[in-house]
Amino acid sequence: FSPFSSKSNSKTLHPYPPSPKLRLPFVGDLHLLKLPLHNSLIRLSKQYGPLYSLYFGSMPTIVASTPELFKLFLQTHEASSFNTRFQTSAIKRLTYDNSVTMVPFGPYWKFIRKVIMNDLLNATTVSKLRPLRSQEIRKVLKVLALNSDTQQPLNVTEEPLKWTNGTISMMMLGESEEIRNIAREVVKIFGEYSLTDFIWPLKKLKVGNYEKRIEELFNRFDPVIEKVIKKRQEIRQKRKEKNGELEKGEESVVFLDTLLDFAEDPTMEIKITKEQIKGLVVDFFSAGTDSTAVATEWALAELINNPHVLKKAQEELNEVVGKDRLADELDVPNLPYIRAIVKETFRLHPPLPVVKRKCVQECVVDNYTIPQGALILFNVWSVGRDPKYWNNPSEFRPERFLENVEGEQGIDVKGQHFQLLPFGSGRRMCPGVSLATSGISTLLATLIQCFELNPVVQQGNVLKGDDAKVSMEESPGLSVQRAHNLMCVPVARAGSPVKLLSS
Ligand code: HEM
Repeated sequence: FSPFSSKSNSKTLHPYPPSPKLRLPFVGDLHLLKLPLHNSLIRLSKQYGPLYSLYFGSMPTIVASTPELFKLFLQTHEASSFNTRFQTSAIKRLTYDNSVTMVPFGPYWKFIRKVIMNDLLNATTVSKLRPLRSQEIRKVLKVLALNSDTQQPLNVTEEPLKWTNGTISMMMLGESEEIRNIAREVVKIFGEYSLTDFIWPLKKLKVGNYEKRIEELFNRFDPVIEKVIKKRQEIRQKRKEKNGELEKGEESVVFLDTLLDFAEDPTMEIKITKEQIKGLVVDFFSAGTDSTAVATEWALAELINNPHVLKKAQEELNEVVGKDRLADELDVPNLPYIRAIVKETFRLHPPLPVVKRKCVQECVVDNYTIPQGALILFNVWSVGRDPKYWNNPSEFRPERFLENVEGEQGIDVKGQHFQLLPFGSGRRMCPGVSLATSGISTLLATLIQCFELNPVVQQGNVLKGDDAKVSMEESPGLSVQRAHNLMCVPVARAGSPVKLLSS
């Protein structure tokens, strides 16, 4: 069993990063790891330093745990060596082998990334679809209002998930009914499968019948997305007959319209196929729904546990928006404290705690050889809580991003500040960063305006005042979700715009 068996020219000059001595056949170093993964990686970095190597089964794996290293991998050497990810077979099948998140750095990725940035998630298109997003936010508020009326406990964990699913669905396809449930199943199996895929030998054994389940899900998903596309084509046909006029009730052109236009356009540099369109639909669901929902739930939990932060947020909203209307996406630029709450949530609870890339060409980083084919893990979670980079890192203190005292002011999540990388960095950084951050800020702003959330413990008791604290335990999955459902009784705030929801 030879460690890092790639034929290296530079390894004589530059060793591989340090690694545990005892490596087991087949499992490699997997016996040293437990979920949540980021915690095990922190433990090992105390022993082997900020850059070390492991074997995940037979896959060489490099772990980086400082902002300086993140910069070397994702800025200095990204273009030559670290511009790709690993493809899992669930993602391969369910994205019709066309996942933008997983395809290698090549002509198709460049083309589809340009479509995403210039035609789908560009400011003008996203802004035109604002009414669709507002509608989805109102749906969440209405559920809370109903429970506030009846004083029944609500599983708040479910609401952000329904919201992100509905929002992505509406923006992408112009409808959400057909696809809603099946899209959630697809996102779920991606999460599950990546776990098995990670534990490399299990993949070979096809543990848990995954391949069969993926095929079964594919066979149910495909007719649904086909039907949605067909329906859209009919709408477009009618629109053409009316010289481009939108149907009554149609807010705007949705992403699927743009993609179908491109499919028919003979002048496009690459002719986008129906399979590629379907792949992109799945990509947006899988990349954009759970991550955004999980971050929103963490923010709500932090607000419950930090009433002084909630109070300041309420004051900001009173001052900027007032009580006579609901906050809107357009208010977000004027709500610095709410935006700081969102950043602080991403610092402590990045939904993807360990960002992954693949080394496509051997490279020397920080005087160590990184072999071709290695999986690279960036422990974003640990850097967000490292006292070397943050003052009082375990405190939830949004003010750190606003006050000019600690060198933390102005740090943002857009991939330029390597101590805060919830959306990654570089060429393959998340293209949904603005959509996600502004969406979370808007939903939080409206929820804070309208409701107080009183947590409910298992026995059904409602907690109030100083006792109103919720557990911040993390679930042992690959994405960092809260371990327990957030059960709360929402209470409508006196004089708040909650009254407008019935209109
Ligand atoms: C809180 C919400 C979100 C988080 C935390 C998040 C995080 C990430 C991260 C860490 C990456 C990998 C970046 C890297 O390798 O440097 C990524 C990639 C990606 N994300 Fe997001 N994301 C979120 C929301 C969204 C949304 C709303 C969309 C789309 C509507 C989206 C679409 C994508 C896509 C397409 C990629 C792959 C980009 C590529 O490979 O070129 N994400 N995201």
